Amino acid sequence: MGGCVVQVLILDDDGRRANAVEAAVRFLEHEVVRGPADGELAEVLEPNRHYALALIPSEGERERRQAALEVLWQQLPELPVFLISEQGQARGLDAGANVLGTLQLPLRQAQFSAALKQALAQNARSRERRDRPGGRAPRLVGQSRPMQQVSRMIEQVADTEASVLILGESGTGKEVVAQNIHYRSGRADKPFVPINCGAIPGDLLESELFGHEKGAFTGAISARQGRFELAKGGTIFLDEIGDMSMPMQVKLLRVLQERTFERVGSNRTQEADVRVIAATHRDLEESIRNNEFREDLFYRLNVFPIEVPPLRARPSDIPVLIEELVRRIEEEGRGSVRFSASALSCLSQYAWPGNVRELANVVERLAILCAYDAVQVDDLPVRIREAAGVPVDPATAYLPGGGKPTPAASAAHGTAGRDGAGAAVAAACAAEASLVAEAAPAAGPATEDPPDLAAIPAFLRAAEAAEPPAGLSAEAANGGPAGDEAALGTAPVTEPGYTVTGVDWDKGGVDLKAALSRLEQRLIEDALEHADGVVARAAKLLSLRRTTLVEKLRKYDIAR
Ligand SMILES: Nc1ncnc2c1ncn2[C@@H]1O[C@H](COP(=O)(O)OP(=O)(O)OP(=O)(O)O)[C@@H](O)[C@H]1O
Repeated sequence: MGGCVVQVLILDDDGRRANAVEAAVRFLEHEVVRGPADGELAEVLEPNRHYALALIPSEGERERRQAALEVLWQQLPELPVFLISEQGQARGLDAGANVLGTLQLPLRQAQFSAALKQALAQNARSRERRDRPGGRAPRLVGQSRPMQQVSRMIEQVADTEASVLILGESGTGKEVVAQNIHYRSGRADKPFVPINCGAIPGDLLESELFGHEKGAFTGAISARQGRFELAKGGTIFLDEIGDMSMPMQVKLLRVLQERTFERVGSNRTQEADVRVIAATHRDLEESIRNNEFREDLFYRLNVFPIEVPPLRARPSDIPVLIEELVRRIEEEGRGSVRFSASALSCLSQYAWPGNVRELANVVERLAILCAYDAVQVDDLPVRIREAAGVPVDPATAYLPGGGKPTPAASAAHGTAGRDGAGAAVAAACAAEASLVAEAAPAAGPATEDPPDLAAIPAFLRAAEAAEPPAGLSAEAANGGPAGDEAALGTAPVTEPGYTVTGVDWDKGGVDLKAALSRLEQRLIEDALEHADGVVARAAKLLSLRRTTLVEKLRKYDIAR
């Protein structure tokens, strides 16, 4: 992580496992603080110490682990937590603490580095929220007429107590607008507490919002504050309000009407001194017609609606947004990148269905592929070049949406990467491949050994290895159907829209469960990639409900 030494909290009562995890963390030259995985943890935590993340086993006695998570939630509510598991994905969802995902043991370098990166980014955001003195808003970039209108509305509504409903497609910047309202209001020195109502299972949402008393339900081993309490005096941001279940809508409406609430399992009424800002990408009026959203709640929230326009309606904002996104990458010490005028012009012609989030993903990727270099048109994802009518050279059209050939494909096609960028491309491809490999549920060695390719269906292999395995052509390694069939001699299963190729049965067969799980994971990653990180679109591509996909993302620890 670029020489940055951080403190990692390892909470585990199993000495052997804790030693192994500690060794892996120390190998990466980070510091370790050990502690118990139960309520005793309260004695160990030092409030002024800056931990980067906590690791806690998902196996073992659930109640003890839950007690440790409760302590973390009470004392360090923003500390990112990863569960560590020896037996595949953690089952069940632990309430409390800031659990970002599960890491498989043995802990591998790429897997841990990815988790640490996620944790550090979250810590930076938390720090930014905390350090913002008396209402310094996060930057809302955009000089287009529609964004000027949004900025005016923010100014008008900020210093009132009115509920605000922010409407707009996914990734347009609704949360940024909500933060701007909060940090320009008289509540700016009190918390801004976001909650994604669509991502939290219905039965947990009530306790997330209003808190619970000890023993209110199985697993509630201690009392806990909800987001309404945490936001006291400040603002609660109810994101994806359109995904809230009808019974929960009734409860929320009551709180908004009476301005009071009770923790689950308590009859002590508390005042809800909280400003409410809600957001949705849904057409709530249509949801009302479909009996999916309560009209009375809609009117209660929709006191002051703000519509954030999609990026395609304001292409003139693209250059300033890119500037802002690069500034963030630089500030987080993740490198830098520049854009040629022709690349900027090309980017401005694309429709950006995933809006600013999609733009941010593209900028992030280019900052790796063209690190400290100037992005040219040829570096842009194929879909963007095509949208601008730029002829696409097949040699630069390999990676889905990436626009850069893998080293293996480069070799196969005799194309050399540009000077300097070749190494960055190789590094990015290797990182991508190792991350995918790390996420595989099969237990593997702690070192960076290549995965056992024979155990993985050929369909999945392209992402597992940057170099084609012995006996497979580059085309086969990159998923070319002819190569697969030639190499494996097994008939592919072909359905309209997809093909799954076979297994080399002579090499000991396949672990069906692991392969299916891997296949599911890979399809989700591909769909997300194709949908530019827009979960709702990826869910549609996979014929899943959005909430189901959100749960699977959490299960497989796939970053959006
Ligand atoms: N005008 C803007 N200025 C600066 N950054 C922006 C702007 N709009 C969006 N972003 C950035 O784009 C990303 C997505 O924005 P945000 O999360 O606010 O979108 P959203 O509309 O709330 O998405 P969703 O509906 O999926 O929750 C964030 O990284 C955000 O900082």
